[in-house]
Amino acid sequence: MAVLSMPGDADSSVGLTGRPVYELRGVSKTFAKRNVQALDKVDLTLREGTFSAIIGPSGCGKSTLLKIMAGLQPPSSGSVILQGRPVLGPRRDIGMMFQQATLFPWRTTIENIVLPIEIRDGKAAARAKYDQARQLIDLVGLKGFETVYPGELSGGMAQRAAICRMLITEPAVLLLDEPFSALDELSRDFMNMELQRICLERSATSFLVTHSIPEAVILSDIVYVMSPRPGRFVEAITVDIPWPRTLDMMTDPRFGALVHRIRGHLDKGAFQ
Ligand SMILES: Nc1ncnc2c1ncn2[C@@H]1O[C@H](COP(=O)(O)OP(=O)(O)OP(=O)(O)O)[C@@H](O)[C@H]1O
Repeated sequence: MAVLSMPGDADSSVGLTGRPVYELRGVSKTFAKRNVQALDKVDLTLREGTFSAIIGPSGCGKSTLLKIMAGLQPPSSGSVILQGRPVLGPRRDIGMMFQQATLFPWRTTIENIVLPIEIRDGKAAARAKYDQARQLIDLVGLKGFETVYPGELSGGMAQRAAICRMLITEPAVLLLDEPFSALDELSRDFMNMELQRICLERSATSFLVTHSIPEAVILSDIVYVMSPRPGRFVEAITVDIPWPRTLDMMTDPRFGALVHRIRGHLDKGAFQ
């Protein structure tokens, strides 16, 4: 059975093992200029090696939460702790991926992948990472495309390169903002399974923003359902389907029950 946590539970991940990596307490965000309250007292604990997803209606504050976790925006109140230290700005131990791969068209695949190292530590340090970049290229199935320019990559291949670029800095956590939503359905399913494989291989701690209920369920240990703005968690649902997951598990009655449960929030007005 799925484990259901009530709103206000400060640590919905208690059923999972692993030390807490991210700890958010009472995170609220108001955009003063437009007087918009985006988030209302969000509590969240992400445990090492777990995959969590957040799902909610458009405009409920999902991306705002991710930006606050990434240190790209400050919360109006509350605290964000990563690996025991407050997040006060962008950090090396945070990896991010967005809907668009945003590769530089004048750099080859491998040059794009080592770019974060080049920006951080200079050209020599980036060159020293080429072997590691090649290993990542193998990991994501891009072997043979090291010296190709982004214009010659498909959308899925570009996102694979973006995964490598995220992993090259060896982040402690992966923050994923709808990374495959621009892809067609088949490619998206395939990339989600690839993402799962990579996360399992690296025991990554990951947090995904998505609009897709099946995607959230098939990838996650826990799915957080968010209310309409101002966003707060209305339920945290533990997905007890065994790992590794496969696409045919979507026909499992347990999968259907979880999708139904999340969709129920939609009907009740959590998604408006
Ligand atoms: N920089 C900003 N200034 C003012 N308001 C903002 C800013 N960023 C976001 N907002 C507002 O905060 C609310 C939450 O936005 P956010 O992008 O976090 O939602 P979301 O859940 O990610 O939406 P979607 O699912 O459509 O991507 C929205 O009402 C949005 O207009």
